Amino acid sequence: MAQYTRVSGIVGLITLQNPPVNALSAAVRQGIVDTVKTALSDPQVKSVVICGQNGIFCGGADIKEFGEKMFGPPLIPMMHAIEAADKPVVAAIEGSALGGGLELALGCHYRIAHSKARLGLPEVTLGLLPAAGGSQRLPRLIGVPAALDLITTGRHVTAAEALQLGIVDQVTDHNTVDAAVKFALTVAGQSLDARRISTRPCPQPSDLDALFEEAMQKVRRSARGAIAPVACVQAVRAAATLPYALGLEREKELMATLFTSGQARALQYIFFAQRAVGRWRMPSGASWDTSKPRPINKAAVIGLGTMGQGITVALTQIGLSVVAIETQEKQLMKAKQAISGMLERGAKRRGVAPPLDRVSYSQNIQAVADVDLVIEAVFEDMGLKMEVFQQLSAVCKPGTLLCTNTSALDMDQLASETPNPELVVGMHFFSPAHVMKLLEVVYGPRSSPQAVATAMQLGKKMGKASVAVGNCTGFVGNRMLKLYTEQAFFLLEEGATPELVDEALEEFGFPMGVFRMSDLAGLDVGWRIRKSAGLEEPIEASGQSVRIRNGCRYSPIADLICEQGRFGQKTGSGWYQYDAPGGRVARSDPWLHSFLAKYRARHGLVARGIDHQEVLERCLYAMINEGFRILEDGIAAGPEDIDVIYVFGYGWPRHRGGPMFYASMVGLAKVLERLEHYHHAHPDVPSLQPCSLLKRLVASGSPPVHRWREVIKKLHSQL
Ligand SMILES: CC(C)(COP(=O)(O)OP(=O)(O)OC[C@H]1O[C@@H](n2cnc3c(N)ncnc32)[C@H](O)[C@@H]1OP(=O)(O)O)[C@@H](O)C(=O)NCCC(=O)NCCSC(=O)C[C@@H](O)CCCCCCCCCCCCC(=O)O
Repeated sequence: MAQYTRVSGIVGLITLQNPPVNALSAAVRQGIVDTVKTALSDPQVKSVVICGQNGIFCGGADIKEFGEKMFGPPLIPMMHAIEAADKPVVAAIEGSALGGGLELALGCHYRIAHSKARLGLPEVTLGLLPAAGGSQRLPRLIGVPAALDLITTGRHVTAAEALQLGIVDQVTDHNTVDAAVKFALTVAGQSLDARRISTRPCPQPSDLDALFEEAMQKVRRSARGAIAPVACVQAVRAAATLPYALGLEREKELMATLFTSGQARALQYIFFAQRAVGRWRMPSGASWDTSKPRPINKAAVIGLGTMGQGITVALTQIGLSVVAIETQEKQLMKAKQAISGMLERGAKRRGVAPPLDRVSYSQNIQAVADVDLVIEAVFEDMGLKMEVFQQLSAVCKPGTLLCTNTSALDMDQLASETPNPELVVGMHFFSPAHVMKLLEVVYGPRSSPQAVATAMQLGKKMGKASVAVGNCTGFVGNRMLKLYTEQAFFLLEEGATPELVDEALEEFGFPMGVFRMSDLAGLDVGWRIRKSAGLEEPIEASGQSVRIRNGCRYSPIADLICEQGRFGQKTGSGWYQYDAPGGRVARSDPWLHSFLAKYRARHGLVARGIDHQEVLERCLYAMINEGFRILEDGIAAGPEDIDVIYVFGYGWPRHRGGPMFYASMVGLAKVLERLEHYHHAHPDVPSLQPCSLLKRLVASGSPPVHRWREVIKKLHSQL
């Protein structure tokens, strides 16, 4: 829908009307076509302004239409009709002009933006390219290097940057539509020849081939296996080397390939999943729309290790006053320096003053007496955390929310240490906490909806994809990760090397394979957790093999590596070797290979050939199977929650949509069949035994991922 009015006597004003973001649905496209025709045929009208209602210009093509048969006028002829108009057309950009929204503005002769507006061509993040002429017009307007940057990254630019780049002609702090109408009056009757971007030659950089080669290498490096960034480079190359009409043909051709690709489906699924997880619901029925968050003005962080430092920075950067507590004086000084440095660097990037005075430091827990929320981030030790929670209960004012940043421990046990367990939730941050985009908000049976709502809102304010999940060991992310890692250890026992496993996973699209990742994170972290869970203790004395724990297969390989003092990068060796402690470049390690050979010999294991497919199936399907168990247990409300956790917190390649979406793409029947196959081969590995939800989904015809909730609901109602 688009509304047409006449303002200031001679300006036709077209207002896009499609809340919430004025996406270019079929009705909006039809509305634009009709109102442009009206404006151009009205002899009283000398110029035209296009704007969007409710303070947003346009969020682009309507992504919801992509999965269906498309109706309505196509975008390209619509943009050409605007560009070819003999009356000046001015885009009045407030809020956002993204994707097709910016392409619409590029079809106009002039662009006026509000100073707070954001502009961009984020199609690449949806597995697409700007295919309404954007890949051909933008390089003609701002040059090839800048257009390549914007189109291949999809990043949004501020109005100030857009002005500097030449995307917009004017920036205003005042009413954008008024400014655009005023501007439209001044340009009425002027020649438009130079204003039609498609008729301009594309500026030619000096070494075109080298520039595109470098751009191609860059996208291939940063988006392993993603096809859209590559197509974006090819489209911009067409703009630089072909006449506009032929470039447009190339754009269309490339888009046709992307449009129906699995990667585009995956990326668009994740776009909507990221939004869907904000609409959380607890098993009690309490939900985002019925639970009001509490206002938080002052927060405290207890424990200033790496995690506590990052959390302090994240809270301070959203404008809270933060009391940072660390009992060890030396660590407190070190943390203060690190936090100040992070705040200063962050402020410099954003061109603002560092909010150093919003953080106060103390060694005394009494300093948290007047805060609204505490995040405990001490060492991952239940005894220590229980002690802190007891102290907090004695010190904090009534109603203070108590959050624990545990990555796996039972938050409900901690809640039991307080007189008000309803005020306790888990806030599982990922390191570095001020950078990583994921937050698991963990609720126990006694957590109040208000406590969950408050933690979820805080996560959103910190710019994090926040997912509400139930309480269990490892919650969602680490519970699934455990089984992925376990399979990797088993594969080493059976004949694989860390290099082979990592290669397979990196080829799949993970930024790092499981072994490289564990070297980076430090092997001692998992070792400590296994020790505290009693798993690491050898029980050979009782006659039971060290390769069996609780009656199931167990691999002590990682424990044995740790016993050698090999904790990964920090000690200079782990699954790989490094030049020195703290080294970053992983090299294949002959010691490790010889250790594996001796280990296999000692346990009578015969190494066999293992290929990439087996690595992927064993590691990923074991993890996916656990994902189904998590859904079955009601720990996650839907597959979107699991997928968002994996994409934003665990490096799952975004263009594969998350583990549960991936399973649906592979085919649930195939996942089931492979799990049955591997479980048959390894009956002592329960994680390979297909869970009943997976079987039930297959039995009900493998519905698409957005329909799984119906099957889960039925399953729960029968339990
Ligand atoms: C705009 C935002 C920045 C706003 O953010 P905010 O935080 O305020 O709000 P939310 O993000 O929560 O969003 C609110 C609400 O709106 C929904 N929504 C947002 N954007 C869209 C959209 N573009 N379409 C539909 N719905 C949208 C969002 O989902 C929320 O609702 P929900 O119910 O989920 O809570 C922010 O929203 C944002 O960043 N939006 C996305 C911006 C974007 O990526 N735009 C690009 C879209 S793609 C595009 O524009 C493509 C064009 O270049 C060209 C298209 C040409 C198509 C031609 C097709 C030819 C195909 C040929 C193939 C032939 C094949 C064959 O042979 O058959």
